Amino acid sequence: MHSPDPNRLPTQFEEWQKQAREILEDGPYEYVAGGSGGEDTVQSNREAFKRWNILPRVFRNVEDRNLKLGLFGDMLPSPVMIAPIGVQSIIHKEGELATARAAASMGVPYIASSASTYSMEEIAEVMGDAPKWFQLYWSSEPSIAKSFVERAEHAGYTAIVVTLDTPMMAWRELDLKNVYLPFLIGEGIGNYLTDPAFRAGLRVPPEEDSMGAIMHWTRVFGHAGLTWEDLAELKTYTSLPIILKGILHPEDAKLALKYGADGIIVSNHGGRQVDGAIAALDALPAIVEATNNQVPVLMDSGIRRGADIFKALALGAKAVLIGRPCMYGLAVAGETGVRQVMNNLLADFDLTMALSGCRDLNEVNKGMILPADR
Ligand SMILES: Cc1cc2nc3c(=O)[nH]c(=O)nc-3n(C[C@H](O)[C@H](O)[C@H](O)COP(=O)(O)O)c2cc1C
Ligand SMILES: CCCCCCC(=O)C(=O)O
Repeated sequence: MHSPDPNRLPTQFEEWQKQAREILEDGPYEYVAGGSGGEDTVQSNREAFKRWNILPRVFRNVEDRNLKLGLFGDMLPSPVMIAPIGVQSIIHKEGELATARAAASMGVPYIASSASTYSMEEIAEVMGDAPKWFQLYWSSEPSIAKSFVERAEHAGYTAIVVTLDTPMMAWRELDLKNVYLPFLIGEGIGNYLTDPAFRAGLRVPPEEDSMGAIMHWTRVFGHAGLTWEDLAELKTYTSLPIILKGILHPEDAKLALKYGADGIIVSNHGGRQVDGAIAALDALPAIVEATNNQVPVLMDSGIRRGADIFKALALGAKAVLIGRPCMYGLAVAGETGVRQVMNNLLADFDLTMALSGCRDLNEVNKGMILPADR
C-alpha cells in the first residue's frame, strides 16, 4: 500500500504524473493519461500554451490581489475549478468522494461527472454547501436524462454541464491495447445503478445481475442522435444554468447562444476524443469573439501551471477547468493529493498575477500576452 509522506508531496506537475505512473497499473494509468488516436491533440494542447508569452508590467503595487470571480450567482475564490472526470475509483478507492472533499475544503467548484463511480447524491453530501455543478452525459433514454438533471437539482448542484463531444468513446489505442474499459467491470456507473429510470429498464435489479445492468448501460449511455433542437427539451427539465462543454467551432458557439445556453466550455476533452482536433487554447479566441460577452466562456485541456491559467484568461476565458493533474494527485495521496495539486496551481497562478503586475482578474487581458513567434 502506497503511503506518501504528506510533507514531501511533489511541487512539479511532471513529478505528480511520474509518481502516479509508479502507483497505478497500466490499464488505469493509461486510461487517465492517454488520448485518442496518435495523441496529436494531447500534444497540441500543451504546445498551444507555449506559443504565447506573458508581457509583465512592473511598479504597480501588487501587495493586495483579488482572484475572486462571480459566476452564475456564486462568488468563487478563484477562476479555477475541477473538471468532470468519471470512474475515479480506478485511481483511488475513495474516488470522486476524495476529489470532492478536497474541492469543498478549498471552496473550489467541483463538477461531478455522470460517469462517476459514486452517485451524485453521495458526492453532494460530502461537499455540503460548497460550489458544485453536475455534468450530464445525455442518455439515449430520455427518462434517464431527465431523472439525472432532476436528481442533480434536488441534490444541490447549481449548474448543469452538458458534454457534447462524447456521445461515444473515441479510438483510444492504449485502452484497446490493454483491453481495458472500466465501465465493463462495473466502475463509473454509480449514477445509473441508483437511478429509478435506469433501473426501470432492467429485467432484474443490478444487485441480482450486474452484467445485465452493465450491458444495459452500454445501450443507454450516449446519444449520437442529438441536435441543437433537443436543447429546448433539456431546458424544460430544470431552471439551472446550462453550460455546453466541448465547443471548438465558433459557429457552434453562435448556435449555443441561439439555442439558449448559459455558458460554454471550450474543450477537446483533453485530447481524448477527436485526435487532430484544434488545441483548446487555439480555439478560444474565435469563440470569445463569436459570443461577444453574452455568456461566460470557460476552457480546459492542457492546463498544467499558473502561467497557463493566466494565458487562458488573457485570451478571454472567464475560468478554467483542471483535469488530469487532479487525478495524478488523487493517485498519489487521495484527498490530500488533490488539495495539494490545486494549492500548487493556485499559488503559482497568484504569483504569476503578482509578478505580471495584475491585482485583479479584469487586468488580465489580451494586452498582457504576445504571440511567441512575433
Ligand atoms: C480519465 C478522464 C475521465 C474523464 N471523464 C469525463 C467525464 O466523465 N465527463 C466529461 O465531461 N469530461 C471528462 N473528461 C474530460 C475532462 O473533463 C477535461 O475536459 C479534460 O481532462 C481536460 O484536459 P486535461 O486533462 O488535459 O486538463 C475526462 C478526462 C479524463 C482524463
Ligand atoms: C463510453 C464513454 C464513456 C466516457 C466517460 C468518461 C470520459 O469522458 C472519458 O474521457 O474517459
